Amino acid sequence: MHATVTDSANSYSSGPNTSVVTLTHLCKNFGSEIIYDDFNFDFKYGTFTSIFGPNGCGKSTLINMMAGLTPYDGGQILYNGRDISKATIGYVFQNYREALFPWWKAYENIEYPLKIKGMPAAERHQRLDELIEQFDIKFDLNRYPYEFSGGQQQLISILRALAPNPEIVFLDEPFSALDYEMTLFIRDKLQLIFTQSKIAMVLVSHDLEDAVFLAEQVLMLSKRPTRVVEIVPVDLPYPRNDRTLQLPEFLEAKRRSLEIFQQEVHK
Ligand SMILES: Nc1ncnc2c1ncn2[C@@H]1O[C@H](COP(=O)(O)OP(=O)(O)OP(=O)(O)O)[C@@H](O)[C@H]1O
Repeated sequence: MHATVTDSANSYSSGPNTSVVTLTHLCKNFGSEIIYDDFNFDFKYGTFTSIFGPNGCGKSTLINMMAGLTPYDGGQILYNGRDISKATIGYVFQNYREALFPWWKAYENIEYPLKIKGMPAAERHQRLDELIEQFDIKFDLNRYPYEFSGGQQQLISILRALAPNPEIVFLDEPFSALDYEMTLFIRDKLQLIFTQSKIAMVLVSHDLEDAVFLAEQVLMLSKRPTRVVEIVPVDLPYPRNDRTLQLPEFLEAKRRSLEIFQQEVHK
């Protein structure tokens, strides 16, 4: 799908081979610790990428720099040639309990990014209705976060990330605070969201099975200073299900990712 999007700031075109985020000569240190030194990568529109690598290699730091949450020390991050201030991004945090505003009802949380953009109430409600229909939300959003299950709360934070029609959504360990049943529920919803909206998604997960199951490519990172060791393709159609876990393409992508991971960890 090719589209030209016009927002208030400028316009850009999106297509399967267009870069949504380009990282060039990126450098990041924490004190004397070099995390990234001349890191380069291109994330394309409509692609689901998982990031996997050794503990502490800088996976969260990478998406936080892309999302503008963590400053970087050198290089450049551009959104389709534009500065981040001109881009629309979504971010789903690991800990949904801390990420949602507890004093606001679920629908108010979801509408929040639209409210800070200055969107009138009638349009916000219309966008909310669209999201409810698109993702087949069966529960009543006119309740407070604590009244929902963990999986439902994480889904609410995903809907909040999607509300402003982002070009890219970053997901930092979205399953780690969920039990297995809720993880499966959110995994299915993420696939639905990805296939319906075809925006770029970037997932950081410690679980290799989740990382491979959801992604079209796994970005395998090295130990620090961190570089891309390999991009492992996961050439399988969506929606993926239990049977996917037994397919040769899935098993091969998982095997190769694990092999690279072990090589890196034991270096
Ligand atoms: N705000 C910070 N101040 C100082 N050091 C930091 C900060 N944030 C991260 N670090 C350090 O930078 C390195 C990379 O951290 P980061 O959380 O990005 O790695 P990660 O690959 O996501 O880690 P993990 O696999 O453990 O989740 C770690 O050594 C971490 O301790």
